[in-house]
Amino acid sequence: MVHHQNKAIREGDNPDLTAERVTGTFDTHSMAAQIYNSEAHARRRREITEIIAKRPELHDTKPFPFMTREEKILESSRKLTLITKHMNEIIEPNNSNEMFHLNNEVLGIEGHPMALHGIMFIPALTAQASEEQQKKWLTRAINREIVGTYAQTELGHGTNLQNLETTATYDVATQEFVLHTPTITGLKWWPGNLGKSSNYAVVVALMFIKGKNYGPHTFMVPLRDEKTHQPLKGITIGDIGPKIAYNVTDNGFLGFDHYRIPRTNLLMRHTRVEPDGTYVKPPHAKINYSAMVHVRSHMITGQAIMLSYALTIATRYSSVRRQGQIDTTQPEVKVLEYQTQQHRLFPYIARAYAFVFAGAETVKLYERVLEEVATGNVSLMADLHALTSGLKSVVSHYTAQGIEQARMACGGHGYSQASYMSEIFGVAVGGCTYEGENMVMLLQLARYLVKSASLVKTGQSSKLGPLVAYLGAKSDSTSLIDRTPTTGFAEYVKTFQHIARRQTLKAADKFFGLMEKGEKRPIAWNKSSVELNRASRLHTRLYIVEAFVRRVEEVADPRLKEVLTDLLHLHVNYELLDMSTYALEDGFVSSSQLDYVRDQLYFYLAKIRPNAVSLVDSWEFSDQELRSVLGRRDGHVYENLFAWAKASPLNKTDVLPSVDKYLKPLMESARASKL
Ligand SMILES: CCCCCCCC/C=C\C/C=C/C(=O)SCCNC(=O)CCNC(=O)[C@H](O)C(C)(C)COP(=O)(O)OP(=O)(O)OC[C@H]1O[C@@H](n2cnc3c(N)ncnc32)[C@H](O)[C@@H]1OP(=O)(O)O
Ligand SMILES: Cc1cc2nc3c(=O)[nH]c(=O)nc-3n(C[C@H](O)[C@H](O)[C@H](O)COP(=O)(O)OP(=O)(O)OC[C@H]3O[C@@H](n4cnc5c(N)ncnc54)[C@H](O)[C@@H]3O)c2cc1C
Repeated sequence: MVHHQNKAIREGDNPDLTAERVTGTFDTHSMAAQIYNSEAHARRRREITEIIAKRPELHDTKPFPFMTREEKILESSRKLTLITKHMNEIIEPNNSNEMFHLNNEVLGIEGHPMALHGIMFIPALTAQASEEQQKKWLTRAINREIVGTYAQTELGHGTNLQNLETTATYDVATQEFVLHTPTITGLKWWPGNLGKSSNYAVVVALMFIKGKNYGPHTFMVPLRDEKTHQPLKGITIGDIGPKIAYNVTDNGFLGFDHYRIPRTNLLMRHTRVEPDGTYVKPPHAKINYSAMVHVRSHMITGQAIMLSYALTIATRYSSVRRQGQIDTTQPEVKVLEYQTQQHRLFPYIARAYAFVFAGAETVKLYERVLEEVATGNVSLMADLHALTSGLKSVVSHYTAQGIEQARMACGGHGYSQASYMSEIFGVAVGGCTYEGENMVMLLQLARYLVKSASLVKTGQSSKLGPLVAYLGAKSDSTSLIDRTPTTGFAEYVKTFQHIARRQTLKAADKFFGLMEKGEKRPIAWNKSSVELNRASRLHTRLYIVEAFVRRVEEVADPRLKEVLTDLLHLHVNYELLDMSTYALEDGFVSSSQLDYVRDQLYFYLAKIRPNAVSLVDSWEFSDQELRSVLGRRDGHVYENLFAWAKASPLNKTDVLPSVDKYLKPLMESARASKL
């Protein structure tokens, strides 16, 4: 038996796909260890996949696209119950990475009745509840004795938290908070799993004590009777209806009618209200935004994974789809041979790797900040907020674009739900909106960049933090790309730094200039905001390139290093071309240098071509996790598309009731009128 570098090879697979795998130059298990940050975790993912493969009760009973929303929720609840019961046989206790993989395999990306419980409810209690409160609620939440969500957004306000309408008014006499929804627009609207599943929520409401508004605070609120699951008195609650995707999750609405909770239900790890109404403020005004920062930090990896789902599907399919000829004397080629197809897919493969490496760094920083904040040190909160605001925006934007490119790369079959592309797109694109609409979050990063630009302009560059230190550095007069005998990544990084620095300083100049001309600060800010957001994007894209460079430098295995270096070359050349206006406008890069960049791009498209399938196989997604006929590991696409179509609910009978009821009479009357 031959041992191939690509571990996805099996006998009986589509030979076109096997041929791709045979050309792979690196070990896909070793690459998976890079993607998932450790050999141990990559191995555990495979073990978990194998365990699930052997347990048919954990498999989908039919393809998701053939189920109604109600069926999907029932099916998801069935599997959720099973994995809860057998969790310790499948994953290590409390291992969130393993849990994430188990969920993706068994439950899928469309959500499930306890999605928000794990992603926001438990993180909110962990970071914001006092030890006493944690003893009361956190253990029960972890044991799944209660199901919770995070209820912040309202019908009228999601972005502007200071203007939420839900109030929590302290009643000193009874030592209770009175939660109230004064208007329709004050209804909580959107929280995941609020509609039908949760019996508790961490609710964000404006806190009023003795007539004074203390702004948004977080409260632990019982919503439904623990035994009957009926809404408690004073609570109006339900599902907000079907969405573009993510429909297994029951996003909900919630209203309070003078609903009373004890004072001790205010989450009090960092903030306190004493029985007499005395307010003890937290060490940082935004400390209670931690559940949002948790998701923003982790969603970078989540988005990279969804982008990679789409790229795995499109790259495998492109290797078995033959159409047209390049050399007319030769047979039809795999569509992956077309340079346009490679140009559509490979730069996004590079981006997916770049995103997952950046995501890993972000989670590390998040964990550090979480530990520091627990001891009262809030010094890195602003840096984390700026970084995650930029990354969630840039990564979710390019993820959605990449998935759409991957769908189009699959031609007509990409439009069928058999590809699963529409669901992947629909779920991923939600990330552009949730956890802060992308424009809004880019503007949050811009505040940080403008402050940094001020330091540079006032000669205080030494005070710049490591994420923005480059803003204080001097640029070369022109880029050295193609001007040194061995153009390396350093020249590219310096070019990206130059571009981001120039845009940041220019946008800040515009903002300060408008204020000098007499505009009020918020007006000047609004008039500069497109330019400011450009700066935020360029800064974030620089960070992503640097994270990629850092990772490639760390890799020891020469085969992995070579292919990752190829991907990095592709990435830097593609990114630079994509932002070439910025590079050209001050002459930092010349058009002849851009010709070099273009040639490099085409060179690396061709160099990556033999490794394309191995690069997507390295993510090691099982067929169950991908849920795509086009993306099957074995490449047997056509017979399975036919089987899928035959299984469609519409094909259960030859003649549909709608035909009997309407079409037949319509045709009959048309025929009769002709007589
Ligand atoms: C496990 C991984 C898998 C992931 C998959 C997830 C799938 C789950 C699907 C969906 C879940 C979705 C959940 C949600 O969407 S929950 C609701 C999220 N809502 C938002 O994100 C709202 C966005 N708005 C805000 O965050 C804020 O309103 C704001 C940041 C835009 C402004 O806040 P506000 O208090 O009004 O601002 P101020 O003007 O008073 O202050 C600005 C000041 O504060 C600093 N700051 C803001 N936030 C933070 C923070 N978190 N940490 C540190 N500092 C913060 C900000 O930097 C400003 O500072 P300044 O410039 O020095 O003044
Ligand atoms: C799939 C999904 C799941 C969600 N889950 C939850 C959840 O579990 N819990 C929860 O509480 N919420 C949840 N949400 C709500 C989500 O967090 C909000 O929708 C999001 O924060 C955006 O707020 P908004 O809807 O008020 O948008 P808006 O603020 O109304 O945005 C509309 C437009 O206005 C622009 N805009 C708004 N303010 C500014 C500004 N200051 N400067 C410039 N432009 C601005 C935006 O850029 C956007 O273009 C979810 C949403 C989705 C889609």
